[in-house]
Amino acid sequence: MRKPPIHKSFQNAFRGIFLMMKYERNFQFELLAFFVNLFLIFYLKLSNIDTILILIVSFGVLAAEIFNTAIEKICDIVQPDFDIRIGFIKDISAGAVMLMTILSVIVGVLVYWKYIFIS
Ligand SMILES: Nc1ncnc2c1ncn2[C@@H]1O[C@H](COP(=O)(O)OP(=O)(O)OP(=O)(O)O)[C@@H](O)[C@H]1O
Repeated sequence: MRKPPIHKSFQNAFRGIFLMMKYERNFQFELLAFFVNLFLIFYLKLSNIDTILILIVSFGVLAAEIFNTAIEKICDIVQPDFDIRIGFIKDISAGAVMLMTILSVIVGVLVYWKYIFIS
């Protein structure tokens, strides 16, 4: 199959993000958290290194959610009926999102703590 032109690949990728925003509730919440973080970055005037830390974990959660959703969608196509193996795959996939979320909360508390309570 011929490779699509580069602008078409970008278009497809942004369409994927748009679909997540439109249909996936968890992603919508995580996106909201991302915008709250963006606001706090400017409002609290975070240093470059703290901004980078917050952006890494925020994008990490969003990317993990996209992979988790992709795995869930594949599972639903491969096996629409109840199957204990599908339950296992979906649970460990959700576990990856949970790990990233825990990391983002830890980083968020450690970073924002300094700006709110110390300086
Ligand atoms: N076909 C299946 N067979 C067995 N268990 C399943 C199946 N589909 C879903 N489950 C169980 O239900 C849970 C939720 O699955 P579902 O596909 O509804 O994801 P979801 O509610 O969109 O999850 P998330 O909040 O992680 O996006 C899974 O983690 C799994 O434990």
